[in-house]
Amino acid sequence: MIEAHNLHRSYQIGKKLIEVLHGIELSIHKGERVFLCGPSGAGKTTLLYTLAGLERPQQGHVTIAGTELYSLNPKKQAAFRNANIGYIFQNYLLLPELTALENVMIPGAIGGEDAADKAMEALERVGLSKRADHLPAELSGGEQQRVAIARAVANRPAVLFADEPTGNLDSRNSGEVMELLMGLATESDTTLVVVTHDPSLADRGDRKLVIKDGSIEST
Ligand SMILES: Nc1ncnc2c1ncn2[C@@H]1O[C@H](COP(=O)(O)OP(=O)(O)OP(=O)(O)O)[C@@H](O)[C@H]1O
Repeated sequence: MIEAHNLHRSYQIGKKLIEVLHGIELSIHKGERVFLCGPSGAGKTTLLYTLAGLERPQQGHVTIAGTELYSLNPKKQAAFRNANIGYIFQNYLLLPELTALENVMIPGAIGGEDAADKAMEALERVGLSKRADHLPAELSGGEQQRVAIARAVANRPAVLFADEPTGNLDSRNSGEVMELLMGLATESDTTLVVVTHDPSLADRGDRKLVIKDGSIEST
């Protein structure tokens, strides 16, 4: 489902070029639930963003469901991401002036069909249909992340990428959110790639990749 070949990503800081990813090779099959872990600064988020179509590598290719992401023009790439990929971030990234339902409707509204029905169904899947009219500020952190998960799954994407999805949550909420995410992925055979620094969460996946100094050190 996801193929990455020879990924190189570096950042220019002043006069210095810092190479963060050193030629990553990776293959993730459909429905696989993969955790990326490793020390701070190892390149986990950079790898996730590069695999997810959010950060173009200087070298290499990423193919998702047979489509080479970075060969698409920006408009086609955005449409491909909206239809095929869901994103979950540590800080939820909900729009504060929109209700839970309206936030979840965004990907469907961009796709142009049945946004409200799909959004309500997604809120039901995360157990929050009763909170549909609440603003993010009226929800707990765990609930906000569940709304963000509903938004990510509303279009039934083939792939979900999550960057430290439990990073702002206490251990009880972390466990619940991770269970929910894994359950949703399993239920619809969605490929799941999650960055976490929490080893107890990372062990719950099908595969754990340890990233160190921009390379995959072990699996
Ligand atoms: N936009 C950027 N500009 C410059 N350097 C960056 C940028 N993004 C990341 N880096 C650098 O790349 C390296 C890897 O960062 P990355 O966020 O991928 O690590 P990480 O493993 O996710 O770390 P953490 O667990 O602390 O979030 C770091 O040294 C970081 O400073």
